Amino acid sequence: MEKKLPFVFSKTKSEVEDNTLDKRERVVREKLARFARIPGSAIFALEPNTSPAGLSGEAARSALERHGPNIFATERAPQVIALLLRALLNPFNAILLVLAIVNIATGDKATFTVMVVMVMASTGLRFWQELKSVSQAAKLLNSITTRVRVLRSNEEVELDRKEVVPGDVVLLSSGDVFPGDCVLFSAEGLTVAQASLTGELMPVDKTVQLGLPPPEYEFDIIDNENICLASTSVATGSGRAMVISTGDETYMASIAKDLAKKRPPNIMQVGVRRVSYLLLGFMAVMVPIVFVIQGGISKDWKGAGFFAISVAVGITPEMLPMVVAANLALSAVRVARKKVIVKRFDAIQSLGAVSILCSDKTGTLTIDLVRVSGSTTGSGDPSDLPLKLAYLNSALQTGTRGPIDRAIIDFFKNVSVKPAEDASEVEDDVKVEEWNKLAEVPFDSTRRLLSVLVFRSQVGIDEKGLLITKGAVEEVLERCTQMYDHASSSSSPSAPTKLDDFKPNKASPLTADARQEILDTAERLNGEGLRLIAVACKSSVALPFMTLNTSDETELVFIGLVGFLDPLKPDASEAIDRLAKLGVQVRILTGDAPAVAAKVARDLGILPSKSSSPDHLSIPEDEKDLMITGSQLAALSTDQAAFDAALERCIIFAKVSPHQKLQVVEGLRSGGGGRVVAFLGDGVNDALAIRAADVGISVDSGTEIAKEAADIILLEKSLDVIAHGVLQGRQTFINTIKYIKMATSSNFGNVFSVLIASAWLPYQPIQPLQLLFQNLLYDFSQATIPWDNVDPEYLAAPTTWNARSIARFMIFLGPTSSVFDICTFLINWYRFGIRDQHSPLVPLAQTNWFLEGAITQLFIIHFLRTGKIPFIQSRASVSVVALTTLVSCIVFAIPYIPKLSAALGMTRPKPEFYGFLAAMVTGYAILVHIVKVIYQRMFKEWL
Ligand SMILES: Nc1ncnc2c1ncn2[C@@H]1O[C@H](COP(=O)(O)OP(=O)(O)OP(=O)(O)O)[C@@H](O)[C@H]1O
Ligand SMILES: [Mg+2]
Repeated sequence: MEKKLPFVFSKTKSEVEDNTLDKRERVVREKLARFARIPGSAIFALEPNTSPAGLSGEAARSALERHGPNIFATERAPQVIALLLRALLNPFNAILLVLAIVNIATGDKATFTVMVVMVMASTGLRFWQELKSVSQAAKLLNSITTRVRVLRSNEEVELDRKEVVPGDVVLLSSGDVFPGDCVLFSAEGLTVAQASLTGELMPVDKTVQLGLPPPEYEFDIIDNENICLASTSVATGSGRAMVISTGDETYMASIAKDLAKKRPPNIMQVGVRRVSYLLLGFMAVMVPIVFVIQGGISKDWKGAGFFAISVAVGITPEMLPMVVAANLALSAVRVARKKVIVKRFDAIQSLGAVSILCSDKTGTLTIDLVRVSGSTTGSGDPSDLPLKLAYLNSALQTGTRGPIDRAIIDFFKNVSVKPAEDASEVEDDVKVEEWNKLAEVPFDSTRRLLSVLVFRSQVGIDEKGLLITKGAVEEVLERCTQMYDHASSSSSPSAPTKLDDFKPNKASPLTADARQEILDTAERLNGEGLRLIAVACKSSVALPFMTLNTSDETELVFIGLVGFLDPLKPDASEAIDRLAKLGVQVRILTGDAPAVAAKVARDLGILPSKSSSPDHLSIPEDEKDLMITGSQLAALSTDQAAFDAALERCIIFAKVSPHQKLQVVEGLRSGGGGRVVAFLGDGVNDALAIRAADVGISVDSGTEIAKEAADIILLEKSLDVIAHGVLQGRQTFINTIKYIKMATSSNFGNVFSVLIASAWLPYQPIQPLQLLFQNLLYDFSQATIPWDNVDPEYLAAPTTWNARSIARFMIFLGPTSSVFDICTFLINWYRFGIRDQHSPLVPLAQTNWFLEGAITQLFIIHFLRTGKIPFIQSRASVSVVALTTLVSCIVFAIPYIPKLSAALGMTRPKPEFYGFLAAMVTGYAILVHIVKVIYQRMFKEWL
């Protein structure tokens, strides 16, 4: 493709490029460009020890030593030192360190020490949590393997991607992911999907470079003929390629940073960001007010500055990143027990928010074992001819072996091991080794056809070739003009037809009536739950000059139908029931015929079952409303409103193309405001939709491309584990929200109290250091929230982020705690008579508020974590109870630890204060409960 003007690539341009391109990326480009400029046959001359027969074991071993395992930077667990830095470098620590330095500069060693210890403690906690979650993540990710077919010493072996080295020859068929940057030396109908790198959905053609390119040829890394990049995948066709580079030497690794940026943020990230903005907004308003009031009253502007800064720190939930990460890691480990691997940790929370689960049919709703059930003529009479021809087609094609091809081949294998009479007949008859494949047009899910052009050497059916096409019934029928005359080729149509007797030109024109009869037969068999393919032929096809292509699939002779049993998974209907109870609707998006999809949906309880029409001859009217086919959907594409309405209404989407699966997922996502959609699929044709969904799910046995696109991989195919994952996702989500609501509301309450105190009290109500310390203790006490129990009612429906709900909670519950802060101020003022900036009792006032604030905050964790009565109706997990108790003990002990209490500027409280404290905590419990009841009445929610 010549897109560039010849005079543009002068020296100046490459200089500009040199400066703008990352150096690593440039090296990668140059290396690939060398291979792009030479014919496919010459590539092996460029690398030592390589040949079209693949590397020898020895050469592969030494290459592995030299280049290391084929792992991309994005998958490598971050190093311990990077994690430590990440834990250390955050605004909370930065502020503390700045304050510490100011303190040591003014000679306050004690405060300095306390601050440094606080930095170390919070960094240590974060680091430990992250280290744990990261190493768990790495372990889980390692359990997913990407299989690659490679030639080693001319023998085909299946390797894990990590073992592939430069120089390896990879064998490609549709669905395969390129394990590294590769150069093609053989290709047939090869198209490559590059969406993982470029976002471009349409696959591009790739071929082998035959001659030398023109001298002005300029290499374009994305847009070229013969270079295929790591992480892109084969959409259709087959081929062979030599690996040029692997791991961090690939193009993908060189642009990994940009790729990470490209990915749109998911609801989880958006939610955390919104909460952060909300808090920043509060901070921007509160902090200047506190500063001005404090400074104005005390005239101590430096003290007011410190104080305002500590208030700012107080209002940020600095443990949020850690709690989110720990929550996610924990849930990933929990679902892994059910053999669910979460590739992107935050996908598990999104899973909790899913309200629509789109699924393809075969292998996900049905068991992964499609079996041949029979073979008939167009009118439904048994005949094994269609099956025999389908077998030749399946056995000789070189693309991916999908379930249909596997079923056909297995059928013949199984028949030939069992010594039945018909078996020997079949074995005698279809001798695949006597047939040569001349060319093929690979299967693709939009065309829904697969053709091979074959030739039999000994007994000639024809000196030229026989084109055998198999595919979806309507698609095959559209291309047929004639119909095979079964009756004339043997005495009875049900008797086995010898392939030798098969004369493709014994055919009569395909009349409109005959066509209708075939469609009726197909619909009847579909209604019985059989998957169908149709088989057709064309004789005397000359081997085309270049390759066979889709325009050769015309004027075919219709032969018959092959039916397949595709039984439902035994647990599928229960799992769908369970999902429905959780508020998750399952919809089917399949390339298969509507009648089969309807039957499956009925049996699974997705559609109401129609016992009134036992023969299932046609789809009842009321079901038609819930179903749509790909062509009907395409007809609506000009009318957006009707299209959207169809998406909302329909539960079954039949005969949809891969691109339509994507369209449906995108449409469902954008409709119904913030709805979260998951897609479950395993095929090449599902990859686009998997990538586009909020949560893409695939299965370990699925095609590599589908696994690559997915966020979650099921090691065991079962819908039930998805239901389990949904629950787990919700639990994680509720615990995160719990933390955020607790942290924001109590911080807000604190700031609110500080504002009142500033306007009233002539002294600082609490010292900056005390406020920070209190904040740190509170954060510690919440570290086990990810392990907390969740009341079952919060798990019943999809849950999603709502910044408004968080703001409302904070505004209602924050000031509630301020009531008792004010009580403490009153006690200090009236009971202990502390009314003056220079009173020696100011530290006592501050200690009192420190104690009251810390204890009520700890206590309130138990009240806020549930909408019910704590301890009685809903109990926190042991870890939460233990930690809050422990931190309470620490709080009470602080005034009695001489060094610490001096460093924090505290004194021992008067014994009678404990009496006041007990009364306040009791009062607080009652008040919060009342607020809780009112709040839940008003807003119909709690967490
Ligand atoms: N290997 C094949 N050869 C010929 N025709 C095929 C082949 N595989 C599938 N088909 C036809 O194409 C149709 C669509 O199949 P495809 O695999 O694209 O759909 P799908 O959405 O993955 O289906 P499912 O929901 O059952 O998994 C099938 O119903 C069948 O008629
Ligand atoms: Mg499929």
